[in-house]
Amino acid sequence: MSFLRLTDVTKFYGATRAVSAMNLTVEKGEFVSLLGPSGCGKTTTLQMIAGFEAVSSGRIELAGKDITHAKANTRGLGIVFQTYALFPHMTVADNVSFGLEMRKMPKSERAERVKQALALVHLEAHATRYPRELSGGQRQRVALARALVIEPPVLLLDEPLSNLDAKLREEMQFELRQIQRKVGTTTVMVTHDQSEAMSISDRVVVMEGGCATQIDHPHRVYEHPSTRFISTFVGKANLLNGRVTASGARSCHVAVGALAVEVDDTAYMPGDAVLMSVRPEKLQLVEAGRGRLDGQVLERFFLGSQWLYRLGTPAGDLMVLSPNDGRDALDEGHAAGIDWPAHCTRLLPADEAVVA
Ligand SMILES: Nc1ncnc2c1ncn2[C@@H]1O[C@H](COP(=O)(O)OP(=O)(O)OP(=O)(O)O)[C@@H](O)[C@H]1O
Repeated sequence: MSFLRLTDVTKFYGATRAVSAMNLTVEKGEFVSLLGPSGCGKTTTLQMIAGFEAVSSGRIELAGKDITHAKANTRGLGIVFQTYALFPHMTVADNVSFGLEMRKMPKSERAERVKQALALVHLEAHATRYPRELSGGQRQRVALARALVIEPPVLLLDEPLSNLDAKLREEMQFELRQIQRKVGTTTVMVTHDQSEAMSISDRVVVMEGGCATQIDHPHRVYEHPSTRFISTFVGKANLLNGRVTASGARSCHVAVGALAVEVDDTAYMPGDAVLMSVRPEKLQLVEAGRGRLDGQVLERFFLGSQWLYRLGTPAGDLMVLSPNDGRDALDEGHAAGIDWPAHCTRLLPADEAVVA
């Protein structure tokens, strides 16, 4: 039985439908991220789980109990927001202890629990400092300790790392995941950062316009995006317009201009218009005449560990990510062949509305 369950959860703000019939189950100990662009309903979903926003319709269950209309303070969930929201006049230890005091825990027990929580986020040495004496990353770790110290059944994180600079953010992603694994707290995190969602989560919920359009493991979302939007929001994709020319029991044939490609997909019929999608890192540059397509380097960008090329081809422009193997890159104007493994081609319906 799932630990947290949302069934047809919908939220209207006046006439605006912020969340539309959201169905989600989260297992005990799982780390699930709500990922999507600004305004897609991520925070509203989290606020409804927290009990800060009332649901317009639908049902929320926690450990088999209906909590749809339960007050926020009776749900006992741990919450960490983008802004640390620490009490500035309290020390780190007092900030972490606050929730335990509210729960009337005896002082001796409280001290031990605070010590453990601070050890978890590696801040034992900073217990007597004030928030202003900490870095952004340290403050966010205090906020995390404060949420975890009450041993909540579910930890809710709303963009917890977005105030941090890129390097610290990356470090904290790793740390957050380690801490969550260690404690085993069921966690739901909101983020608009696809790499953050992919690197931390067991499963990702991709949201578009209030709807959950794909719920799956990060690798699956990346390799098998269910919509055109997801294929470009989660990673980069080359999208080429094509038409199915034949379909069989295991694969179909697609024509993209003069290019004919066999794709392991049986969802389409001959005549269907499709978008053929291939990730830039799946494309390889080979000698002209030896690939599926020939093209010419139009632009190249040095990314450190990789080169990003834009090639003009008869089927359209293609982005190619090549590992930087230390040799010179191809010059602009250079003719090259482009190849990719058959299993890396994906098809999406061509007539699907583009979600910005
Ligand atoms: N209190 C509110 N009153 C009216 N409309 C709201 C309210 N809160 C959110 N909305 C609207 O609901 C929709 C979803 O908002 P929500 O904050 O859940 O999106 P989000 O995906 O979390 O976006 P962001 O990443 O920008 O925080 C938006 O259209 C937003 O304008």
